[in-house]
Amino acid sequence: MASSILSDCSSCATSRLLPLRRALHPPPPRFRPSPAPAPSLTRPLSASPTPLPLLPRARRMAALSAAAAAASSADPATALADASAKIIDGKLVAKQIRDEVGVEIARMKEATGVVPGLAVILVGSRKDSQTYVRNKKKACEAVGIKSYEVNLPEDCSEYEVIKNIATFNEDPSVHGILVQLPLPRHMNDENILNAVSIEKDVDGFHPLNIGRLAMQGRDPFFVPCTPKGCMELLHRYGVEIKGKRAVVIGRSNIVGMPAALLLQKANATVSIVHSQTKNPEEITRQADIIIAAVGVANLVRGSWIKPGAAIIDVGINPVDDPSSPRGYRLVGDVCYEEASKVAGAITPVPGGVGPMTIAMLLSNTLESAKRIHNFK
Ligand SMILES: NC(=O)C1=CN([C@@H]2O[C@H](COP(=O)(O)OP(=O)(O)OC[C@H]3O[C@@H](n4cnc5c(N)ncnc54)[C@H](OP(=O)(O)O)[C@@H]3O)[C@@H](O)[C@H]2O)C=CC1
Ligand SMILES: Nc1nc(=O)c2c([nH]1)NC[C@@H]1CN(c3ccc(C(=O)N[C@@H](CCC(=O)O)C(=O)O)cc3)C=[N+]21
Repeated sequence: MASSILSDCSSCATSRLLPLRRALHPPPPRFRPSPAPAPSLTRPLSASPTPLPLLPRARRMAALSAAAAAASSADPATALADASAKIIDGKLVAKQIRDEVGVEIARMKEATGVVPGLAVILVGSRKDSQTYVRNKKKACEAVGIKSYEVNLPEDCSEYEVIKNIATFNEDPSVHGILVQLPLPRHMNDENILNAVSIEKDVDGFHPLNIGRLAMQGRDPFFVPCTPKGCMELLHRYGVEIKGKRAVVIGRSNIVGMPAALLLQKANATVSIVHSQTKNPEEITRQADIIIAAVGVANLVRGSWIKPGAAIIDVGINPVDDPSSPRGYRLVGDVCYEEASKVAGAITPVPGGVGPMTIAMLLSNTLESAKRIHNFK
């Protein structure tokens, strides 16, 4: 049974990882009272330099109750709600955000005739990348974003990719450009990401966007989707950040590093744990907020967690599971079974950060179209 496998964090860790990716106890406390007992739609996407305008309250509430009703019937995250930690339901919040984005797109289209456009460039034929791209396309269609897709062969040249980026940079119907990562080994990521116009860099991976994120008093055009989604979950669940200790595990350009910068911008005191860190467990145990973005299944055990801490688990790790229809299932970087007994709040995998990444991509694409067309 899946749940009995789920409870064994030590055995389902690295030894049974599938090669889908590149490489790859304290007493249970109660979460401190939060100002927002349920995901709240009362505040804008604060991590964004130009926040997504909120819907009128009545429409927001209607969207929220529809999403809650849909989620409560079938969502596995909801079924796990009897664990002591509060479940941070990324699937539910992502649905709310997609609804908000959809309403805004309809308003923009009616007023200006413009619909936002997102171009996705996929190089090669990795199954996981193809799935992500397909899911992004579906999500775009559902909210009214026009999607453009280019598929290039694994052995194409860097020049070929850059040429396609240049075409989309010039195309006025395209407001966002995303180059699916990872790229084939023979390509230089930096050259390719540098070619995306920063005004259309909805992934937020251009060095100028990251640089602006790192600097005091500057704002990037776009905040990278996954870290932005993590912050949005903390905000919408009323997790206090200012003055708190945060630990980010992982320092990649696309997740760990920008997540640490965003937490620091929100006035947390931030430490970064990476593969060379000594005593990661001891450092992590000091954190009120943990963002884990490592790519090692179940690395963070219950003993790493300060009672009551809020945990955002970014990791998406396939582990062998013959009982699942796909032959594998996804687990996070945090041992959910153990962590949910110690933490105050935690995101599940799946159903946590993953859906938020896609929702933030849609939100960034809308934001871009609004900025380019000066639509408020
Ligand atoms: N939910 C979502 O939407 C997304 C999920 N992901 C998932 O998040 C995870 C991380 O992705 P990404 O940032 O791209 O991964 P990378 O492989 O680029 O980075 C991993 C980071 O983790 C660090 N690390 C590796 N092993 C350890 C260890 N044992 N202890 C401490 N730190 C360690 C590395 O340290 P060092 O720098 O020293 O090498 C590196 O900084 C993956 O599971 C990925 O699938 C990624 C993007 C989006
Ligand atoms: N240019 C670029 N931008 C990215 O944002 C980017 C990328 N490249 N390369 C790969 C990573 C990974 N990533 C995910 C997005 C959604 C889920 C997601 O929706 N996951 C579901 C599970 C999906 C399933 O069941 O397979 C969940 O966690 O609930 C996961 C991972 C974006 N990435």
